[in-house]
Amino acid sequence: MHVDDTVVDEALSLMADLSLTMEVTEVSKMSAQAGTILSGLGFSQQMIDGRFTELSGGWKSRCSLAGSLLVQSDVLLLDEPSNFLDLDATLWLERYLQTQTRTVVITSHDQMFLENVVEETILIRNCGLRYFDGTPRAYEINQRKEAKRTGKQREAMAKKKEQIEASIQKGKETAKKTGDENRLRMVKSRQKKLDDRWGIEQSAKGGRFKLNRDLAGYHLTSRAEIAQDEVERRVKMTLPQPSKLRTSGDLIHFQDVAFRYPKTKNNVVEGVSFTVGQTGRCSFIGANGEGKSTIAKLVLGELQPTCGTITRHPTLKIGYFSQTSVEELSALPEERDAPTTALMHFMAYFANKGETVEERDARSFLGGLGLPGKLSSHTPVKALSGGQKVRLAFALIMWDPPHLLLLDEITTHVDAPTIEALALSLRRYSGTIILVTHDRWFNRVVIEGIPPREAFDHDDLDESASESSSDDEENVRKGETYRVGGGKVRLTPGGMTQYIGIVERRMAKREMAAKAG
Ligand SMILES: Nc1ncnc2c1ncn2[C@@H]1O[C@H](COP(=O)(O)OP(=O)(O)OP(=O)(O)O)[C@@H](O)[C@H]1O
Repeated sequence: MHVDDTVVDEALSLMADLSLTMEVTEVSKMSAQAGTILSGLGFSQQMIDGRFTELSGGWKSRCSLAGSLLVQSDVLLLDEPSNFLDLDATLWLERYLQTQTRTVVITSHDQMFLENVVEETILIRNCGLRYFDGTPRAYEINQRKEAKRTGKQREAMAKKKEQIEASIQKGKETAKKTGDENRLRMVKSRQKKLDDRWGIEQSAKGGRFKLNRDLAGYHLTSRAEIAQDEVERRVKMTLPQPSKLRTSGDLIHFQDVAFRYPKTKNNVVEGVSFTVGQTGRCSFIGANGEGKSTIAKLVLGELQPTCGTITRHPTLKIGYFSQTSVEELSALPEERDAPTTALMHFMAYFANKGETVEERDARSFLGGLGLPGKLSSHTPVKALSGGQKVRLAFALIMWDPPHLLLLDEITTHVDAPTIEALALSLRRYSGTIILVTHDRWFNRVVIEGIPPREAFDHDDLDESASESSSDDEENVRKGETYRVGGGKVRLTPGGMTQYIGIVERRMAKREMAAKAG
């Protein structure tokens, strides 16, 4: 077939034009998308236009997260995406991921984030994968319900077995005494039945258990043992309580405080006034870089106000967990032959202060804070997980329980069981607590006094089998939440929920402005 060269040329040129137009459209579309993602993750226009190399470590991590979100892929893999994000950016990311039609696979310790984003859970346990159709929280609740159900079944069956065995024994004795062969045969057959067929009577659905239907695999007996599924062990923390201050008066009072770092132009915060009483508690929440840690350092006395006054109770003892407490533990000097364990570090820490701590007391104290047995005496500090290092850093603060616990982002990089244990124990701490946090659930439970199972964004799961419901509500105190932003510190009576509302309205406004622009 003859094809006219001019037609071919025209077609080629048309194709080239089209692909060029498409590329330009794609590129401009991508750059608009990149702008949306970056600003959603908290980048200002100045940062978006600035050099990547001039960004701090945290912002570089945010930028690579933005890059991963931007790439059009079938599967999006995210490893601890909320670790470097403040609450504002986390909320944006949650909403972004909810709109994704591609498969998203996430590893995260942030229970609330997972609760709001995922639909299915894959658990890694005993070197295997286990699949669950629901969120990790739903899985946990399900497991506890199941454990409760099988526990009851086990108890009932053990009782029944005991009764049958007793009656068999009695039957045997009577048959032997009377020489009744028939009776002896009957008793033996009962014993055989007991040996062969003992096991589950009720299926998970409540009906009669059938081995070939309710349990997979090959079995030697016609019934199955009631399997007690392994429920993830809760970390338990028992906090010592501080002594009462001998004199009355507030612990901390800020009056019109302003602070500016040396050689900088603007105040980080100004007009800050608040009071924390002897049994009070409060938190400071807000986006990164707004001045929360600065306020913590002003409370501690590490920084002095540029203007205004800060008054502290004269005999106040403060226990301070800073954002670098865990890094300091990771940076302990290496000792090849005898690596430092939590127990060794704990004892050496107080020995350096001239205080002798008996090994027995140290072991039991560390055990009470979630570092039991060999975990404290044999595992090198460097090999402890992030959550375990937090437990050690916290133990150093709690040995001599302070009147005021000042905790700056204690939940970052921490596993969910440690966060839960911390929250439950802090809830009942009789001393004062000042918290800096991005963690919604933690703030609600520790500061706002909301019961743990009601502190999620959505409370639509039936947690009647959850142990945390046994929390003693009478001793729980409620405190104030302050939001820090734009140089101001504002009381936020509605706590985290009010703050989330403010952030959401801000996001909506930004999106509308971006659309209009
Ligand atoms: N030593 C310093 N010198 C100058 N500026 C500082 C210094 N330390 C902090 N800043 C600046 O002060 C502001 C407030 O910092 P701060 O650490 O208090 O914020 P933050 O709200 O705690 O942030 P994050 O949530 O990231 O911990 C930031 O802009 C920070 O860059």
